Amino acid sequence: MNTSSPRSVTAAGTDGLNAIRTRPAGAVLGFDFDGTLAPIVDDPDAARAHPRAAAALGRLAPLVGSLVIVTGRPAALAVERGGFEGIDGLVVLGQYGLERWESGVLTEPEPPPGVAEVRAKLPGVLTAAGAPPETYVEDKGQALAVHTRRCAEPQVALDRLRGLLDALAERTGLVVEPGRFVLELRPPGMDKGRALRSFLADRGAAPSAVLFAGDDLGDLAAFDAVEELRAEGVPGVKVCSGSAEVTEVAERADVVVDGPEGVVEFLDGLLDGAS
Ligand SMILES: O=P(O)(O)OC[C@H]1O[C@H](O[C@H]2O[C@H](CO)[C@@H](O)[C@H](O)[C@H]2O)[C@H](O)[C@@H](O)[C@@H]1O
Repeated sequence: MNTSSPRSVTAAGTDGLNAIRTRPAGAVLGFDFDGTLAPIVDDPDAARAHPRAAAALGRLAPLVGSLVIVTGRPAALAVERGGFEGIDGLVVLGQYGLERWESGVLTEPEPPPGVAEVRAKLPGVLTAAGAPPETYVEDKGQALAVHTRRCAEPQVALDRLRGLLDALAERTGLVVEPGRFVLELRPPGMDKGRALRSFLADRGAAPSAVLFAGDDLGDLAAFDAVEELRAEGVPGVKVCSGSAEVTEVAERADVVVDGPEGVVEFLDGLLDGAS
């Protein structure tokens, strides 16, 4: 286990890390799943958390105020694929915050009718767009994600789909959420920033500090929330699980680590020297 203390690259991030270390019991630590706690793999169904992620979170759970995972995945799936069932007090906000999992209990809304409409129309739209046969549709119940990672030219395939998927989303009252070789059609009105703010509001007491770690464009809304909290006087840290695929998240982060392996090492060292 690497237990070296993480170093922030920004002054605000250093303040946030110091606040977490001096008052861990009031701190809220938030995490994305794919690309942050789970290494990226070609097949979305084969994704599993880093082998040391659950243990790292489990060690932090009794020491911090709250641990929350905010993911585009269905919440129960992230719990299962992460091996997170036994982590005391963990809350998982799935489908960008539409679902909440806590202590084995899942709360989720009915999907809006547009989701069923997209489910029915998507095969025809993909054919019309000339999508390569390796294009993969992940049906998440509340949303449908179109993946091109397994195509010979994933970015070209994604770009070819964008216009028709934008139009389909508009016709069905959904929005397009872009990610790492994926375009997801999902209900509007929620994002990871709103999910994090709503989690904090439900929790009641203001946190002593907040941290969010992510790797993809959908995580920038949670970074926005950390920045808003800072402006309100709550110390905060934005951690990027760095990759060559997405540069925008590193540009906005206080701390950049090397993918899920770096995230786990960061977590193992997070409270070193805590008072
Ligand atoms: O919010 P997250 O937890 O990061 O979830 C975002 C999307 O992640 C998944 O797709 C990504 O990971 C796959 C497995 O490593 C990879 O094959 C794919 O290319 C990535 O985009 C997931 O399948 C989506 O449902 C999530 O919305």
